[in-house]
Amino acid sequence: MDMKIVVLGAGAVGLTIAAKLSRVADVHAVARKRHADAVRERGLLMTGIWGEGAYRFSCSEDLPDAWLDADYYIITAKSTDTEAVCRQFAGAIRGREVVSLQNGIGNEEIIGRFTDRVIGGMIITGFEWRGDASVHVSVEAAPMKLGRFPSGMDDAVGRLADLIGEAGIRVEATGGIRSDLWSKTLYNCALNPLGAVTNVPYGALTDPHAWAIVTAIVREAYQVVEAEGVTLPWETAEAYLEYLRTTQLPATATHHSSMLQDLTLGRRTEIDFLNGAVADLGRRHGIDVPYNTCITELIHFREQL
Ligand SMILES: NC(=O)C1=CN([C@@H]2O[C@H](COP(=O)(O)OP(=O)(O)OC[C@H]3O[C@@H](n4cnc5c(N)ncnc54)[C@H](OP(=O)(O)O)[C@@H]3O)[C@@H](O)[C@H]2O)C=CC1
Ligand SMILES: CC(C)(CO)C(=O)C(=O)O
Repeated sequence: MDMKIVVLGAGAVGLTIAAKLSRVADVHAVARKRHADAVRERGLLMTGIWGEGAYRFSCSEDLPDAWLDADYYIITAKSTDTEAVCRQFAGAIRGREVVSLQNGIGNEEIIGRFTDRVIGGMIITGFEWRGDASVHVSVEAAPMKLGRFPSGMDDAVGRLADLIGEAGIRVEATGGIRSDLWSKTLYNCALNPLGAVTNVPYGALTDPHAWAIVTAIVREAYQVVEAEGVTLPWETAEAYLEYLRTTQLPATATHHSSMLQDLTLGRRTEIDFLNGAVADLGRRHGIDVPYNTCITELIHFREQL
C-alpha cells in the first residue's frame, strides 16, 4: 500500500514537494483556493533544476476525512503561520508524525505542543513562484536533512527519507537535526535580512561593507548556538563564514532572499524566527546581540512601510 502524505500550508515549497512525492506516494496538499483550483485543472507546473512537468495530485483548501489517517503531515506554511496551521488541523495531527520543512528556530517547538511525534526538516533549495500553482526550482546548496526533533533517529524518519529519495529529491536522515536547523538559520540570518533591506541577491553580499555586517551577525549567532548546547559542523564562527563565502554563497549567488520577496509583496517576514530568535535567545543567555537586534528592528520597520 502506498504511503499517505499530507502537506499543510502548501505554497512554493509545499506544492513542489507534494508534486515530486505524488509520483511515489498518495499525496494531498492543503493550499489556498487559487492554487488548489489550478492544480486540479492542469496540475502543478514545475520548471528548473528538479525537472519540468505538470504534476496532478489531490489538492484543496481543506483536509477531507479520507486524509485523516495520513502517515506523515508535512507543514510548509511560513513560520509565522505555524501556530495557526497547527490549531486549524489540531484534530488531525494529534499523535501523528508531523514534519516541519520551514526556515528558522521555533517551528518544531510550536508543533510539539500539538503532537509528540515531531520531525525537523531542513531544505536549502530555492523555490520561486511563476504564477498560480507554478513554481521554478532555482538553486540547491545541499541535500534536504530530516531528523527526529530534538534529536535521534528512528524508523519513521528513515522511511520518510527513503520515500523522498525515491521521489528524486536529495535527502539525508540525521540524528542531530538541531545542528542542521541552526546551520540553515545561520545562513538565513546572515543573508536574508541584509539582502532584503538592500534589495540585492545573495552574491552581492560579499562586498566588504556588507560582509562586515554579515560577519558580526554570524559571530553573535555563533555564541548563541554554543549557549544553546548545539554543536555545528564548523568549530568557530570564522570557519563557518569561510564555508558560507566559498561554498554556500556561490551555490545560491543569484538568489533573492525569500525575505526580500515577502517585503516586495507587502507580507510579514519570518524575521522573528531568524535574527529575532537569535536576539531573544542571546538576551536570555546574557550575550550581546546588537547586530541581530538592529536588523530585526529594521525589517519590522520595513514591514510597515
Ligand atoms: N521559497 C523558498 O525558496 C524556501 C522557503 N523555505 C521555507 O519554507 C517555508 C515555506 O516557504 P514558501 O513555500 O516559500 O512560502 P509560501 O508563502 O509560498 O507558501 C506557504 C503557503 O501556505 C499558505 N497557507 C498558510 N496558511 C494556510 C492554511 N491554513 N491553509 C491553506 N494554506 C495556507 C499560504 O497562503 P497565504 O500566503 O495566502 O497565507 C501560502 O500559499 C518557509 O518557512 C520558508 O522560509 C525554505 C527553503 C526555501
Ligand atoms: C536561499 C534559500 C532559497 C535556500 O533555501 C532560502 O532559504 C531563502 O530564500 O530563504
